[in-house]
Amino acid sequence: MRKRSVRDLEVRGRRVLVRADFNVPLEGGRITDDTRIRAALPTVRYLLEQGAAVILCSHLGRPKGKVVEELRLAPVARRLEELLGRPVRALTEVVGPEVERRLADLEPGQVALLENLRFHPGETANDPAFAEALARLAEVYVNDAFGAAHRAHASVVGVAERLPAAAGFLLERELEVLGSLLEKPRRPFWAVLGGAKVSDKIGVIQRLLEICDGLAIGGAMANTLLVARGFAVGRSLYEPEQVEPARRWLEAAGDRLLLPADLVVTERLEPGASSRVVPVDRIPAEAMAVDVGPATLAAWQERLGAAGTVFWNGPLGVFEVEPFHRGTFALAEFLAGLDAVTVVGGGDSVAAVRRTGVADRIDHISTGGGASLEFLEGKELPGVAVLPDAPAATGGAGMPAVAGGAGADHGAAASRPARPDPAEGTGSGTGQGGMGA
Ligand SMILES: Nc1ncnc2c1ncn2[C@@H]1O[C@H](COP(=O)(O)OP(=O)(O)OP(=O)(O)O)[C@@H](O)[C@H]1O
Ligand SMILES: O=C(O)[C@H](O)COP(=O)(O)O
Ligand SMILES: [Mg+2]
Repeated sequence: MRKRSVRDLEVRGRRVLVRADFNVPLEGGRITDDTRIRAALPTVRYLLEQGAAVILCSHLGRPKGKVVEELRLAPVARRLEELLGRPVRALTEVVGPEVERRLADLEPGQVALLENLRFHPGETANDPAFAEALARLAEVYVNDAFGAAHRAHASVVGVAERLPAAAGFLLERELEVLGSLLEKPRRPFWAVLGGAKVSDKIGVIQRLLEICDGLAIGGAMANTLLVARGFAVGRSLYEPEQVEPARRWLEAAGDRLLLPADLVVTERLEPGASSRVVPVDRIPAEAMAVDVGPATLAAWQERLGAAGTVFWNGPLGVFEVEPFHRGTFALAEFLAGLDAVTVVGGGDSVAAVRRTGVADRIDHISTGGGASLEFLEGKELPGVAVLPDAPAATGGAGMPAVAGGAGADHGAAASRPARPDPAEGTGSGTGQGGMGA
């Protein structure tokens, strides 16, 4: 069943809270990849054209409920201004009287951006009071944050329960494209997993081994599995708490699970630091593994060469620091040249693919990392589940909105009786689809 679309909402003259995923890679306060910002533009532009006042919100990094200066959204606001060609009112708080005062005169056609949602502890806790405070800022809610749709957080789930809610164009398109590419994948179907969010994502391995014909693992994720296999990894990043669970199912995986055979190790994680390649059983105690080695890449390329579909999330090394980008870049180039359906998802993974200059030869660049993995697992994403279904009369295909109503809004009207449901308006025409990037 399709979800209610932003096209099904009457937004003219209304304040629309748009949850985006502006969790972009930053280096020294500079945005190194703006894919996730560009990807939200179609929805923002559409809402502005329709005469809405747009209040954007997002998380950035994991500040754990406190203000972290380096994780303010100001650089995102500046980039949005450049891309939209109009001012963006950047707020320095998330909710509260000062925010309400600064938004009081936001006119249709104007854009504001709230401060990093995760500066407030209520965001990740999906605290009802925080969700209510966010909901108070707008009359309508649009979720366009596919990358955060797997998080049952206040701005993803809580607000959707309190305001008339719909999916933005990016969210719609991600579900459609990932659905068609990954639900009946061309086989053999391979997944490549890496990155640093080990405890978040290690649980997916077991399920991926059921879904896929093969799974290759690099990055810090591999370090954890290498420890489970009995190797010492020196000062490498890994998750001690995940070693025991990994041990239990690792053996059963057999040769469908590929781990690195060799690794690039260094003693200092700095640009140009001296490094060398060692077999996995020779990681020096004082060194850390920061990339996969050439023997690993050669072995993986041989196995993945016959793949019909490859899904990749998570860099194979610390690609932000040269020369530890080599494994990640080599994989990106290999996938680009492969005669297979290729999907790359994740903030850092996509940044890496763009840096190699091969993004246009990847079939789908997804804004979701953890989100696309959970989608692939077959899990229902909380941010999608909470959205009302498309009005039956239109099938969500961009026709005038006639349905919706209090029931479809999970009691929103009941808790906010003074507000009409904009979804019951006269409709909003066709609009545009697709990702901006
Ligand atoms: N061996 C390693 N040791 C330490 N960090 C690593 C290693 N390999 C990769 N990384 C780091 O992993 C990070 C990216 O991991 P992450 O899981 O966030 O991927 P992602 O593509 O951004 O997915 P998501 O969108 O879910 O965040 C990069 O910053 C990279 O430096
Ligand atoms: O980078 C991502 O995958 C999303 O922005 C979600 O971030 P999170 O893993 O910190 O919730
Ligand atoms: Mg990331």
